Amino acid sequence: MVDLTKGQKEIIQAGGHQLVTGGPGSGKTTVSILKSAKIAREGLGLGQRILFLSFARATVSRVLEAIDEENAITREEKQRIEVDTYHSFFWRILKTHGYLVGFPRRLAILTPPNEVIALSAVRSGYKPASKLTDKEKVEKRAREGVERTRLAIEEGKVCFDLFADRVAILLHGSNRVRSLISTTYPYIILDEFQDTTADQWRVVQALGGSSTLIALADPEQRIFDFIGADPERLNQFQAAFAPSVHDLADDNHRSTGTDIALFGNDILRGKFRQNEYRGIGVEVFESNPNQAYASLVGLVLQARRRLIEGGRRDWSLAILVPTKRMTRLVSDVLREPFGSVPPISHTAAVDMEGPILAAEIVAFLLQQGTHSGCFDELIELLCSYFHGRGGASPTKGDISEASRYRAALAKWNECVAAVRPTPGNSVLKNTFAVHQASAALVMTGDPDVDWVALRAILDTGVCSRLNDVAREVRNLRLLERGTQLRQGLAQDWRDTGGYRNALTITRESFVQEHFAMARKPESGVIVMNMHKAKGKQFDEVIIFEGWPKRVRREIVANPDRIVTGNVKDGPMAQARQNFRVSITRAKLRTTILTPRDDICVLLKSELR
Ligand SMILES: Nc1ncnc2c1ncn2[C@@H]1O[C@H](COP(=O)(O)OP(=O)(O)OP(=O)(O)O)[C@@H](O)[C@H]1O
Repeated sequence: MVDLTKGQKEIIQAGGHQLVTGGPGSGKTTVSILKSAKIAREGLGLGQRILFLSFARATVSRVLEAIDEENAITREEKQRIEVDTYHSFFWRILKTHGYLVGFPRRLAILTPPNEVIALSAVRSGYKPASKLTDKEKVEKRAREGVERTRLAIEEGKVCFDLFADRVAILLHGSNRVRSLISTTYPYIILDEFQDTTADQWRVVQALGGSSTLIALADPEQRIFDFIGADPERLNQFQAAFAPSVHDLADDNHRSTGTDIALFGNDILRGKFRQNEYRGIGVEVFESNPNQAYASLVGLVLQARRRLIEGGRRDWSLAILVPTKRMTRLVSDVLREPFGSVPPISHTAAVDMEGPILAAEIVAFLLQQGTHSGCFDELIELLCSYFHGRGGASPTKGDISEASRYRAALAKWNECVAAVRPTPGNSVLKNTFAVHQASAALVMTGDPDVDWVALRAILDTGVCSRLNDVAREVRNLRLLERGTQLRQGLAQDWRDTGGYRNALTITRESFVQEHFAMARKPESGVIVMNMHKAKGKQFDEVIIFEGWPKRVRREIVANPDRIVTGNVKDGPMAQARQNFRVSITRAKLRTTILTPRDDICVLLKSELR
């Protein structure tokens, strides 16, 4: 067991609502776990549990692991601590009590990929978000809201966006449900409280009526302003619940023996107190793709060697980049051999819409259906993929691609019905050829082998859209040992002698996956957007940003930078907070890679 600091001990002793603040790695999570164990020992009645609410599944895994490793907590105590995401907790409430807010009795989750498909008709009527006026933005949001509500109330399909709002309405309106929850969970711990949205805050207000709340927060790690976090939240919590306030301040247990936390604070304040910081490296690269990626790959290999040689079990190395686009670019680079370097095995935290919809296509083809209308179904899935893969902002190109495919299918079917040859110049010609090839594949009954074989047909086939699908689907780690999908497909083979229900099984397994808790925290090399790193910790972190494009020495574009356009603009508080969160995820070392000819403005020595 760790030796708790004086501040941590006080938190364990205090009663009533609490607000625990402190910088990255100051031990907020740890102390809340130990406090939970104490409550489990002393303060709970029969059947009661402590609820620990977090934003992301990855944080949940980290907390579960921390609980698991805590020798000072007995097994019975551990069982009394329930760690969950806001999403999954809200869903449990809606499933049981959703009828109180007008939902039908049978509810299903509208997963993000299907939500974007459902909303694409509304969204396609608008220009890209950056070109909308404020009035248009409000109108678009309102129309999306109406459609979401309609889907929930009429079809029982509830998307995540509605969860918090409806649970808030439900809890404020029903004494009975509120007291049911508080009886089960007399203590609720709210992780990363600084990022609570307005709707989540309304839920918390209702729960705090009879449950004791312990909010953990670092106001300077607030990075979700763009989706509704509010700098006032901590004050609102104090005003509403008069909690005892405990500040663990700048204690740093994550990266002890380094200056990583200190450097993070200096980035925040814009003043460097030292010339060198232990555990921090700043490296520069030349502004062209070849040399930039060569520098990155070189650093990744060095870090990986350090970690392996350090003998760490389950070591982790995160490559954090400023944008989603760059997550993909870096992942593509690592996946291909780079010069004499073999591919670097890694996971990439890319947005899941595209890969999931791509997986649906692979699953559908695994079914090897031969019924009439089978090709139509494939094209419909492909159109869904076009509509959905761009997430909340489908591109015009993708939407018109879908219309083109649908129009081509109508022509195609006319010919088939009239027993005429199908048009030789149809966009569907190549898709049809690959469909035929996939139907001819001889399956083995081993889901891994068959999935990979089918993906290879798409990958090497003549249809460029299906080549794309094959590439996307690689971003999923679906068929790992013991996953629900793998088991489901194996069972299907046993039951039907084929994969007759592969599409349904795949869809269901995504919903399950979304709520699965038993996942290990990430290990190995992980590529992710800086925003996604919140609440996580890794052995080493490499932060890699984009570089300027120049024409005759003048910068004409400057994408994927830590600070947008790498332009100094006022105090840049949000950019500093984001950067600090990424820097302080490392236990041992953080290396920042920035272009030589346009160093990140937050690193400029003129700030000193
Ligand atoms: N008193 C302590 N002594 C030694 N190690 C500690 C102590 N408290 C926490 N730790 C360790 O320090 C690391 C960071 O702690 P923890 O995750 O609780 O910090 P946190 O404040 O929740 O961080 P963040 O806000 O960045 O997520 C963990 O590995 C934890 O085991």
